Amino acid sequence: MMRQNLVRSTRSIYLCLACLSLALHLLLAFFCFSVLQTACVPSSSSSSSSSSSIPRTDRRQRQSISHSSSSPAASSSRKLPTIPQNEEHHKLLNQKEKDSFWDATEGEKKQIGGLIQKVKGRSKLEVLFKHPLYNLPPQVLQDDDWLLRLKATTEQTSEKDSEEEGKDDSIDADSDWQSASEEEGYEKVAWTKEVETHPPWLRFHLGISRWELYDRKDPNLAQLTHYLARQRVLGAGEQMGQVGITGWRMEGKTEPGKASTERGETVEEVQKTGGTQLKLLMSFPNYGQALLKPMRQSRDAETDVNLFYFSDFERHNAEIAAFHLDRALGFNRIPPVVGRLINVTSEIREITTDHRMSRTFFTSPAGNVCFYGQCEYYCSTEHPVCGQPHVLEVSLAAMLPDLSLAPRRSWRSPWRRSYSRTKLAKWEKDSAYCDTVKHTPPYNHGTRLVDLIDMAILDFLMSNMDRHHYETFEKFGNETFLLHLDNGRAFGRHSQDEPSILVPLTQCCRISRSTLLRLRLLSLPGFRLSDVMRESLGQDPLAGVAPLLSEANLSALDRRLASVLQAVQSCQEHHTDVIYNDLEGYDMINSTITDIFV
Ligand SMILES: Nc1ncnc2c1ncn2[C@@H]1O[C@H](COP(=O)(O)OP(=O)(O)OP(=O)(O)O)[C@@H](O)[C@H]1O
Ligand SMILES: [Mn+2]
Repeated sequence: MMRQNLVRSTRSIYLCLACLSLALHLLLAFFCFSVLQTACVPSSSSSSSSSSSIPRTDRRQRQSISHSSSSPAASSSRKLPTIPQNEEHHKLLNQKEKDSFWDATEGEKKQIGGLIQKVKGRSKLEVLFKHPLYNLPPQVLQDDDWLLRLKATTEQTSEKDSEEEGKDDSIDADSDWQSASEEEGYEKVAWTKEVETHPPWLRFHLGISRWELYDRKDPNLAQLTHYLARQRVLGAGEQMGQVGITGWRMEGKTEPGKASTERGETVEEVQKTGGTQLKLLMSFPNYGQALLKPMRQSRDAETDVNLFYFSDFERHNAEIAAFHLDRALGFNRIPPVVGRLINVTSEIREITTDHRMSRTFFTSPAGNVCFYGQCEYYCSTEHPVCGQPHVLEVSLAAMLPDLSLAPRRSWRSPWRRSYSRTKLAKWEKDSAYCDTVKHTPPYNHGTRLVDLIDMAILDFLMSNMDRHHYETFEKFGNETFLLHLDNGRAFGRHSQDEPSILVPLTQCCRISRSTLLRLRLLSLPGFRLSDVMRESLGQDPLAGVAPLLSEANLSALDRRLASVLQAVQSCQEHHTDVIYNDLEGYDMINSTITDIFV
């Protein structure tokens, strides 16, 4: 009996001990788990702080530069006050992210959201744009270094002080703009001289200077792309008065399916009325306008190898990507372009007053709404532009100021192609061709030659063979930047490079120092052009539909960038005056750059 009792009590003791140990184990496990979790938190924050340490150093450098540089800009009354020089770039980025976000459907938002996370994690683009090479102190601008400026209307002049008196070269912009389309039922505008009341397109126009088309740090840029991407479409048509005036056709240019007229030694410029391929002029509230190019082929479609460059389709994504590339290269010479999904029925067909165009609408056998418009190439039933069934991807380029306000000069490129199937251009036959160009005005003075070479580099990177002309603003004479308009035929081929586009560089062996340094920067793994471009294009509303450039096109950019740097290097091996030093006097920049590139 006693023994039985003893066994029972021993058992219950064992049981108690087992329970106790179990409880202790559970407690231990719980404790470990919570310790592990708290250990994770600081580790992640420390990693993020370490990654942010790079931008922090950069920001310090940038601020010191912008401090020294902001005064001339601030002292100029022409500079729009909405452009603080030391504005945090990420504010602009956030704004742009919001812009792209606006346009997206729920599914797309998730996708874009993911992208934004990535961008916030470590943005190569942001770090690039903080680099001193992208924040060179701006040139001191005089009154006539601005393309346009507002003059108060008569009422405003009497109300305001007389400070505007004596500035007789001002353009009476308000009255010009108001008379342009008043009778078409545009919204009543209430602009004053105060910049805050100006629509984004007007601020863009007022920000154009002798040396660049826009200031990359101007928050208005994001507002402009947002405006073009979101505003109600009020009008759509092919009647592009101002586009026609500066559009050119080359005699002997081969039309698809037709025999070329290869007569005449000289390339003749002929005015045309509306461009060679389908494009529309879209109008928005408050007089804003944009040049629309429609999507005609899938993003990855490569140009047929048997097509001549002048027979190639124009691509909407090429226009968008060219804007981003030009900006990433630090040129700022392409008007802002944004992607948009439009409804061909409600946003073109039903609102257009262009009867010739509206007669070209039809419903395809697949039930999609299509049209082909009126133009020289690819405007026929065989080459329709179609919605799905109504929705169409397009690019919208901000329009430059009207030619009546800001006339432009069109220049033949000395390295233009022959636009013939059989003839070679002069530069193709004469390897010393650049010697002639170098001694011919305007290429014998100032930055014109290196600016042209910048354009050739841009074109080589995106494989654009269609740069027959370039334009400048008449007002600035020869001392000004070159407009890189019309990039629709870029990015046609990713598997091949076209060395002939780079001939201005290889024949002249000349490049500006700032361009070369930025190209070198973009070839470093920490920046890498393809990564910067992928990120930059991710800000476009259409990135939510599909990436604007295929991976193959993005890696072609890196490959071609390496070729450009290689070409410069072989120039340096054979010549002494390859680099045009446009950074003279930028002492601070020079010391920072030497640190990076020794
Ligand atoms: N953003 C813009 N704002 C104002 N005008 C523009 C803009 N973009 C282009 N243009 C003008 O429109 C003309 C025609 O546009 P674009 O060159 O894109 O058409 P295209 O059909 O390719 O013409 P081309 O066959 O001459 O190359 C250009 O030469 C230029 O003068
Ligand atoms: Mn063109």
